[in-house]
Amino acid sequence: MSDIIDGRAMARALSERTAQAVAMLKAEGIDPTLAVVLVGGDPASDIYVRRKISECRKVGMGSIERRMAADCGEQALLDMIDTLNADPAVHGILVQLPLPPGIDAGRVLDRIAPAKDVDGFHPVNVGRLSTGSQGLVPCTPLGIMMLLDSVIDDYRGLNVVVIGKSNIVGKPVAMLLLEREATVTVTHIETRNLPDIARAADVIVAAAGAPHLVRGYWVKPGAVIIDVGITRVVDHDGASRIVGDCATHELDHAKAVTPVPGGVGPMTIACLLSNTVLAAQRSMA
Ligand SMILES: Nc1nc(=O)c2c([nH]1)NC[C@@H]1CN(c3ccc(C(=O)N[C@@H](CCC(=O)O)C(=O)O)cc3)C=[N+]21
Ligand SMILES: [Mg+2]
Repeated sequence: MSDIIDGRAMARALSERTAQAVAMLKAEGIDPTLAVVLVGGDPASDIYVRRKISECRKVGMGSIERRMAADCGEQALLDMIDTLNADPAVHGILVQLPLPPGIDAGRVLDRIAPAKDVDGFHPVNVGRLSTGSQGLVPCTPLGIMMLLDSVIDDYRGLNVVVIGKSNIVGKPVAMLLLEREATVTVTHIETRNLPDIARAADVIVAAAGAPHLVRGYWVKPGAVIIDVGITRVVDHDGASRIVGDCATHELDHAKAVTPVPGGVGPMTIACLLSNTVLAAQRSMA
């Protein structure tokens, strides 16, 4: 039976450390604050944004919610970001993705001050990550590394297969793993013989957004599996649930797996809070 890596427990532990750091900053007169910007009324985004705000509250962190209509126009959004950039009471800024059609996400993310870019999506932070220098690291990849660190102490020479080449997960997690001197293979929709490539992996990070893509026969005995997928499906009885990218019930021969829900997702939010504390700490220096 493989170990289940408990993302909820690890996120709770991280958030306790964040709460302590928040208290210390407050004692020094800084009230760490996250601004969350939501454009349009996508119900899934709405739920995520609420969850982020409520997690801020739990660690004693301030939050500002800015909602804009889907048709607000790109310029209004850029102006809003300029205001948040200039506000010394705001330490972190997150613009919830996806943005409605007609708004260029690249231009919006470019506008966020790199020091407040707690998602780590600004080109300056992407560049810093790829050169191994101090920036803000995207939350999901950061959370994945913490989950992996609970079962792996030396990455040197390990074969890691990352499934999915997104800017949000695949590419940045590959950078973090390279920094630890793993041998990293990033695969994508055009990759040939993916099951064979996966079978050579000591670690698989599945971030394709394809339910149950990774089957038991893709996985070598003793491999560690990180499941980043969160696809919402509706059951026969009409109930909605989320499923990951891995056929977890076929992975008893793995060393350890992350569950969905309760794995990577909670760590993503906990890392958002810890990034905001980091941004606030650096703003003092
Ligand atoms: N600018 C931006 N930054 C993001 O980090 C960002 C974003 N936009 N847009 C959407 C995605 C998605 N994302 C998740 C975060 C937490 C869970 C999470 O906590 N999931 C729980 C519960 C999931 C559920 O039940 O719906 C779990 O996996 O256990 C999921 C997904 C952050 N994203
Ligand atoms: Mg989210």
